[in-house]
Amino acid sequence: MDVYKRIAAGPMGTEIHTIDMHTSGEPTRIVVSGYPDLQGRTLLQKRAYAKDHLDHLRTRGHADMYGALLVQATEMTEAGQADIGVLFMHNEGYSTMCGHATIALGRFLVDTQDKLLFPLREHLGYDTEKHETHLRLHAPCGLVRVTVPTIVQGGRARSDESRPVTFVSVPSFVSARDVVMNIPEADRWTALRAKGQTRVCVDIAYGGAFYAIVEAKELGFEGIVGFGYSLRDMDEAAATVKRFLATQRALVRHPSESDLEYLYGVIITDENYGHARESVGLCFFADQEVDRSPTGSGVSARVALAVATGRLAFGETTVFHSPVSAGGDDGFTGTAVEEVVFADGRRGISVSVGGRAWYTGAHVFAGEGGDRRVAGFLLRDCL
Ligand SMILES: O=C(O)[C@H]1NCC[C@@H]1O
Repeated sequence: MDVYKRIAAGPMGTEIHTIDMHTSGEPTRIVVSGYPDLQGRTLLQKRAYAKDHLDHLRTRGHADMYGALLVQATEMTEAGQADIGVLFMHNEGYSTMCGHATIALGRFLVDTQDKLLFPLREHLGYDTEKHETHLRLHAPCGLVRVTVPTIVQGGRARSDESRPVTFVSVPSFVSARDVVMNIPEADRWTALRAKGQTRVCVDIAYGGAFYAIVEAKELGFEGIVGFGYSLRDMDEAAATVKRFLATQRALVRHPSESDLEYLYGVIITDENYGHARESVGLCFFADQEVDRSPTGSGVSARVALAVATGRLAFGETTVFHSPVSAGGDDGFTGTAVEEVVFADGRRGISVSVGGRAWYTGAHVFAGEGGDRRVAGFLLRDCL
């Protein structure tokens, strides 16, 4: 303890305090204090500032970490439309939406609403009949409505970990159907070559971020869980698909915001997993980070795709698993709740996503001026 006090009191610059949680196995490191102010008026401007001026702090996380940075003042909180803003961080940069972190943040914000260093814009709405708190989160993709099961004891509210947190993000939509890629021989991965396949067909859908969604069989795999493939096998396939699609901007058109137009991840799916309303997926996002959770924003996108292809009706719920949650009770639920029409005439779908998150710890980050590794480092496959 003495050592801890000495370090914490030492010449380390500002400490950064975080609370760590996981959602179906995927971590969220929530920054509680110590981050410098983000300049800019809008959330997207603040995101650009973090990228341009504070990226050395993001890189102190590791390649499989996921961060959430709370932002008190955004154009939506100022207008009274949101209670708080958030930026999401991963191994490559700053994403536009994150479902697993939203689920974790729902619990965290209810539990700390009276203890945060800055006040939430509005008092969170508490439904006394349903015992749940309603929270409006301003994410880079837009407004995300979060419902957090809540217990009130002795006048204090705390999140009820025994019930799932749900959220409805910005409307999801299918951006491109049946995109066929001919894979040149030199780029074919082991499973595709083994099956003698040369073409791959993918769909692209948006759930706050754009995902290529592709059935495991299209990539030469029998399925995802229980077939003996390694993550490396699937990573090779997903990375190739992403590389091929990355240049095709026309496939990722957002109705109003060009800043959101990029392919964030590739989700390999097995729709034959489990019972009729259950499936498993493996998401590679950002710089081939693997999502251990069933990917909340991916679930939003997949529900829009399932409705578009007639596999799912409004109001029907599917349980989406990751390889970590498969066989367990912590898959995410996804339900199409409403159809919306965008300004450009395209149709979108509001999707309710549910899942559970847990606290795992707290961290204090410090750094010494003379340490040339203070901004972290990334060791990948090049030595
Ligand atoms: O749940 C999600 O939406 C996120 N999980 C990691 C990748 C996505 O941002």
